[in-house]
Amino acid sequence: MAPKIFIDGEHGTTGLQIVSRLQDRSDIELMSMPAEQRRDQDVRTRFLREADIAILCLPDDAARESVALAADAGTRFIDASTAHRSNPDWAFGFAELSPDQAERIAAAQFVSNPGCYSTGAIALIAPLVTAGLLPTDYPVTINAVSGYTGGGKQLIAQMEDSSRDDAIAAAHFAYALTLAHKHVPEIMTHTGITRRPIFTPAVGRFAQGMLVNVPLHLDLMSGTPSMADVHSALSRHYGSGSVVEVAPLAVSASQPRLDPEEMTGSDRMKLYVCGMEGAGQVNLVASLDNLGKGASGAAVQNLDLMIRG
Ligand SMILES: NC(=O)C1=CN([C@@H]2O[C@H](COP(=O)(O)OP(=O)(O)OC[C@H]3O[C@@H](n4cnc5c(N)ncnc54)[C@H](OP(=O)(O)O)[C@@H]3O)[C@@H](O)[C@H]2O)C=CC1
Ligand SMILES: CC(=O)N[C@@H](CCC(=O)OP(=O)(O)O)C(=O)O
Repeated sequence: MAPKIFIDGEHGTTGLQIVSRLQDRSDIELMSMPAEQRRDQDVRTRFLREADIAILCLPDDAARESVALAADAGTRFIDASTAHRSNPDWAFGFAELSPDQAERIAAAQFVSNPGCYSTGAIALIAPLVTAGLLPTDYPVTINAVSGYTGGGKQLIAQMEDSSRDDAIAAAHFAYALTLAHKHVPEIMTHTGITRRPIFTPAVGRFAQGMLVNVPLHLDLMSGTPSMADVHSALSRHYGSGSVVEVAPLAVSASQPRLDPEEMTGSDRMKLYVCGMEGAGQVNLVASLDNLGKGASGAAVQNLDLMIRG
């Protein structure tokens, strides 16, 4: 029998994108709740308990509530929110993190989707820690720019509706200026770095796509690796055929600029190893769609692992 899938929050930004990826599939039964009932707890409870897998596209508190409403019914969960990303009882939904992560996701009742920025940062940092090249107390900095859909319905309205009192007119703005962004804990948990990274995100006036940038001093890394060593560690980790692709060094070297919309519409992620050989610095960049590999696309990849067991 086709597994029943319920998207709690199907009318929000992440939820709508998951619906568009699943609506024509015949191997699942997609349950759908009328929009006007989306906040009716009795109806949600019934849907959550009847589903084989519920995908939560809700704010953190509502996601916690959904789990409490149906975990005892055996419903399996994929949570797109931040609520469970550093919880050891939840499988972290980045299958490319380690060789056994896909199996862990496939077998889990509870799977937490990574944040969009975290997906890029963890993808660049974790393999270098695993390879012994990046000491866990390295003072990591992460700089990023995201499309504005990353902020959900609220930020979309602020960027697109200039008649609002809280409209944002800027073409590009920096935020999380206190350095207290909610993705920092999950980045530390899933890379193993012990010194809190400095994370400076920004938003641009484009809907989808993002660049996540981790610049490193090679002489502060273990054994002072070359750019080629860093590139090899990432390439070995992801191998060929992965949804995470490491651009060849020559391709990275030939980029005069990187466009944050490069991966818009894709559920894959591209990593670049830039810098100047001999200058002692490397500039790592992850390019992804915040709603693709950064959210909805990743949720569907996790769903497929869970369905296939
Ligand atoms: N946008 C992105 O790029 C990413 C988002 N995420 C995460 O995914 C989750 C959803 O985000 P996003 O889709 O952007 O947010 P949106 O604001 O676009 O959508 C959230 C949806 O949840 C519904 N909702 C809010 N509160 C409740 C509640 N108490 N009970 C039932 N439904 C509720 C909203 O309903 P209503 O329409 O009534 O407001 C809305 O449909 C968040 O946790 C976010 O952090 C993760 C990675 C990337
Ligand atoms: C541009 C923008 O506002 N982005 C969001 C993060 C989006 C994301 O990854 O989602 P989670 O909320 O699930 O972590 C922010 O910085 O809060």
